[in-house]
Amino acid sequence: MPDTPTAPVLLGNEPGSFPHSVLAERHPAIIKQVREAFPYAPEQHRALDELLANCTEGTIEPLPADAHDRANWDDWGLPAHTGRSWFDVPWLWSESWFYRRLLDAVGYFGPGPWQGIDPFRPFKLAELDAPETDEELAALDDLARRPAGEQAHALLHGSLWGNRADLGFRLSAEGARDTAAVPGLVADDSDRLWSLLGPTDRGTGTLCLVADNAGRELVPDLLLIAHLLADGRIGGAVLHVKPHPYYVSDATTADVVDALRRLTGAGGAAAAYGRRLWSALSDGRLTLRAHPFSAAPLPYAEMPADLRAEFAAATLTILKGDLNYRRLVGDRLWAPTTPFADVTAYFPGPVAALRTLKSDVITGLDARTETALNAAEGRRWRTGGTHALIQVA
Ligand SMILES: O=P(O)(O)OC[C@@]1(O)O[C@H](CO)[C@@H](O)[C@@H]1O
Repeated sequence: MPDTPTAPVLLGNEPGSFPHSVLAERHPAIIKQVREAFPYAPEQHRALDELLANCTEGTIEPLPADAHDRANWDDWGLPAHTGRSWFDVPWLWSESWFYRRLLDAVGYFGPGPWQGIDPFRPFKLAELDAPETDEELAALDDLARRPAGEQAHALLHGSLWGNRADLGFRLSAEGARDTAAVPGLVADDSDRLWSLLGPTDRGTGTLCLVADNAGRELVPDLLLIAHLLADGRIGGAVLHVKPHPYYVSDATTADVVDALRRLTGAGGAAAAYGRRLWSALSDGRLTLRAHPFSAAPLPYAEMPADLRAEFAAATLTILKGDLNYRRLVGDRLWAPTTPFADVTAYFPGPVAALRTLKSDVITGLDARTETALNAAEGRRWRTGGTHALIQVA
């Protein structure tokens, strides 16, 4: 981005700011929630106590020499951040570090009896089992009778607004939905998105969808993929999930399986979608990827060569959600009118962001939209989860 002036990287050290509240309040609340959700042993409680003290008052500590992911974290900047307060390093980095440390504290990485036990699973399952999910799945019966174009539009918007279903976010934004000013899209490049996906019946390209949350976001993401495959707009899809539990509700392979079972068990059109997705996975038209970089504390500009090659080969990469957006544009406090195309110029292929706005980071707004949002809501539109965007470059 040679002509784009740079912007400050977000840190968590400004009391009263959104990043500060995540480190000072949301992370302790997540520790409490996880602690209460499982009958953890005394050593796990002790490790959670230590994490609570460390993440709020301590400094970043090195990983043990034999940690399974030490090499990755060394590459991702751990040596440079060691000894510094969690509040003084890039916010994006501190947040990822928090989830890495939390999984360690509950024994997720093992060895031991708690190895592989997702500390967020009870919350994810509760959401998948919620009556709202039943309603959303039942609505698919009606949708199946609509013209394909209408179905495509509805499924794209389902996937977009599904991004509100973020369990970590709800911890600190309860009620945001009720107090919202008019919800709406602040940028809408959906025509470009459809044109990149190509005409129906002739698509041979591959869509990469970089998933965000499990449950009520992942279900509509899967429905969108199923629709695009069935409609012949794409020949194949790669669904990128997280290699381990992350940001409370981020989707892992286990969550994909839970979502598919939920669909196939629902009956009606939902079950038909579920069966189609199941066979697409079985015959290779839909592939799952759980790349370590998907849970890295760095912007996508620093992605490794294998991931870069994968995105370069895709017809389109759709990045879902707020965190992926932050990583895509660099987690910087850009002027909101900074062109999206400029800050994503490094991306190796066509890229689309589908995101509800849940952090201060924003690019690609026109000046009138920014002024209107500020006048109506102050800064709340940036973090309240009540607005969304579809941006394509
Ligand atoms: O990526 P998602 O699920 O849409 O949102 C992640 C999120 O809840 O976490 C961060 C704060 O912890 C914010 O960027 C955002 O609000």
